[in-house]
Amino acid sequence: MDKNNERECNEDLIRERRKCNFNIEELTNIVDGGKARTARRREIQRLLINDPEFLDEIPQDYMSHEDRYSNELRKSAHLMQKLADQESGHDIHQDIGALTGILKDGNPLMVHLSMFIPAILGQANSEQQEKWLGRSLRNEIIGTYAQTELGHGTFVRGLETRATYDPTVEEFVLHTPTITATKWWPGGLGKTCNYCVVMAQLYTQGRCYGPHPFIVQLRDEETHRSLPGITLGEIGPRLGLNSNDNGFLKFENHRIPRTNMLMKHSQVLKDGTYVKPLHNKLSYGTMMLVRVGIVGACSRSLQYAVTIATRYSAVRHQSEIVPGQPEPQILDYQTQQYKVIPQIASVFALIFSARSLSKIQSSVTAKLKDGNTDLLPELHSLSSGLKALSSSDASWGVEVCRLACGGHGYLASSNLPRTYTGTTCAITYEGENTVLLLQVARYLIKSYRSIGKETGASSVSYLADQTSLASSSSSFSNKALVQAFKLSALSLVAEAEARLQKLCDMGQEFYHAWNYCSVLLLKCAEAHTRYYICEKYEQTVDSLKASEGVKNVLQSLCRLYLIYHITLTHGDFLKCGALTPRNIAVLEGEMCDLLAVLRPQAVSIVDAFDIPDELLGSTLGCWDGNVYQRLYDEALKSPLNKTDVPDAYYKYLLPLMKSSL
Ligand SMILES: CCCCC/C=C\C/C=C\C/C=C\C=C\C(=O)SCCNC(=O)CCNC(=O)[C@H](O)C(C)(C)COP(=O)(O)OP(=O)(O)OC[C@H]1O[C@@H](n2cnc3c(N)ncnc32)[C@H](O)[C@@H]1OP(=O)(O)O
Ligand SMILES: Cc1cc2nc3c(=O)[nH]c(=O)nc-3n(C[C@H](O)[C@H](O)[C@H](O)COP(=O)(O)OP(=O)(O)OC[C@H]3O[C@@H](n4cnc5c(N)ncnc54)[C@H](O)[C@@H]3O)c2cc1C
Repeated sequence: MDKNNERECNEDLIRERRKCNFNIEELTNIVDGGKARTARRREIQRLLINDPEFLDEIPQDYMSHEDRYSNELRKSAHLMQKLADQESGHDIHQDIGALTGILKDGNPLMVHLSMFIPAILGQANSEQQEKWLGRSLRNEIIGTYAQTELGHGTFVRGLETRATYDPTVEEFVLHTPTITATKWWPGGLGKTCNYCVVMAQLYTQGRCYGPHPFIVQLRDEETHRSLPGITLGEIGPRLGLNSNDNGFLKFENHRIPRTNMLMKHSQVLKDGTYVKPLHNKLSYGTMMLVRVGIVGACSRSLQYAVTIATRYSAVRHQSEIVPGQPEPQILDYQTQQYKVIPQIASVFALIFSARSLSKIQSSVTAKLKDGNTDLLPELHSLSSGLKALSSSDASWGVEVCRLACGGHGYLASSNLPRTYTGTTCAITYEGENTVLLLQVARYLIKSYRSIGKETGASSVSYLADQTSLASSSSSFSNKALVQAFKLSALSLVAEAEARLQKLCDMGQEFYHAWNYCSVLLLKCAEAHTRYYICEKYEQTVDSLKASEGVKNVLQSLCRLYLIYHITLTHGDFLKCGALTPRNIAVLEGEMCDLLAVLRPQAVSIVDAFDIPDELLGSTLGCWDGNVYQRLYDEALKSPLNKTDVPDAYYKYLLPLMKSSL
């Protein structure tokens, strides 16, 4: 689509774009993380969207279960080949964002890229990397990450799959002792992968040392048949991601060499001696890495959904504001603005938090190389909290965008249903959100109780700032609002700690008291993580070197985000005295003013997300706004429209209609 050719564009969108008061390209660069990143993303996307191999012969929704898998595997394989053919020197994980939308509904090679290769990088020693990394990067072997079992996903310590060391032949015996020990869920496991990283309970010299990672060949490299002692299959249709072959796996005393235990952090020596790691949760490193990646992935899902909803809201006319006047664009309704524009603000919140988290991850990884694990708990807490909030915010945001599109948003061709099912899964995988938030709460309570001891963990240093508990601010600057979030988080942590202590003082065991307080603990974790996001948002926008137009837009979005979240949880702000009822009322009024300020810029801001139509894949969100013709054309693709009278009529309806004659 030629974006300079206004003749092909919907009139409303032309008018919206003329209102733009900032430099769109500059904002695009901020979204991408710099000019060079924008250029790289566009280069990749051009390469993909001009390639006919990525086209589907018929829309996926009309394909059989097998055809969907096969079609997506065809495209995934082609994509991997294409990326491999690219000039070297690019980190493929940096490019993952550019690929959003090219593969639809879960691709069978995703976990190979996002977990199997990272597991080898993070868990294998240099000899093992020598053996498997190159082969997996060249796609000579395809792997997945098999941790979850039928009986246990969350509670990793409860996994039942066993890896028992046999020193006589220097092998591990992998075994699935019960039905509940069956590995269940791993992406690509059913039919695609021939290798996997398996998390299994390590037994050596008669002792269990807990879950450890092992690399296991699953299928013959020539015939692709499952190896003896291994049972593999696919687990069946899911809410979404149905082009993937999420699988199951059972071992029947299957033997692998000792050297297949991934030994970067802990080892089993030839005689069976166990050498423990520097930190006993280093084997959970792959999960932590992916949790960091999920924050960015969630921001991209939301960019897709809100681009669709905003453009559609500008094109769609319905009802009336002024009696008797022409039907307005639905974006003119304040309630519609309240649905859509906070989601735009949320995109930037997630982008800036993802970047901040990624920096922390790099510095923790660098320290780990020197054997320093001090900041691992901090990274675990931040990555858990941000994974949880980003996935739940983005899922809710996508759903709100679907609702904002009325009936048409429910159509598959809007691409909102698939965007939703492809986002909400992130609430569950890689650590169910409630469980991860309780991990954050555990860290908060522990940090609160060790106030005064220097830990170097900056995300919780505010817990020591007891003086701020008594002070409410009369200023309403963005910084002051961020302080209010801090106060709210601190006061919730203080309240939860006091409640826990009281229960313990009354004679309850700590773990019972913990469970009894866990709804409040969840709130603490959410408030703490929200404070982190708000602080990063405010700091990033404040320190940004940008033109006045872009800075103004981001300042308004940031302020909207802060006020929106205060209004959603205003009880917490009132309870701790951070804000008064009057303050809240004023802020609610200001939120509506901000919606009005941002409304004329909304289409241009989502244009700055720069998502090509071919990747957006939406009848409602296309750049030219030609919504109704596209809806009609898509409907014509329904196989039911091939004939005027379907066979089912003769088989079922006709007999029914004639039965009473
Ligand atoms: C690279 C690009 C990425 C792009 C991403 C885009 C899309 C996503 C791609 C793929 C997704 C598709 C597939 C999904 C795959 C999966 O889902 S894989 C399976 C994931 N499973 C989980 O996440 C399981 C969740 N459970 C856990 O992680 C643990 O069981 C849990 C942390 C909840 C508890 O562990 P446990 O061993 O029981 O610990 P305790 O609760 O007893 O705590 C003991 C102490 O250990 C600390 N701790 C726990 N984990 C860590 C860690 N990772 N690092 C550091 N420390 C950790 C914990 O805080 C306790 O500390 P204290 O004793 O309080 O000091
Ligand atoms: C699309 C998708 C892809 C996946 N891909 C993979 C993969 O590639 N590899 C892999 O190994 N796994 C994969 N998984 C599995 C995923 O990691 C697990 O489903 C997830 O970790 C949740 O575990 P669970 O299913 O056991 O849920 P459960 O833990 O059984 O959760 C059920 C409920 O119990 C609650 N609950 C559980 N424990 C606690 C607790 N301690 N405190 C309070 N509440 C609790 C939860 O909050 C939730 O409400 C995938 C899952 C999905 C949906």
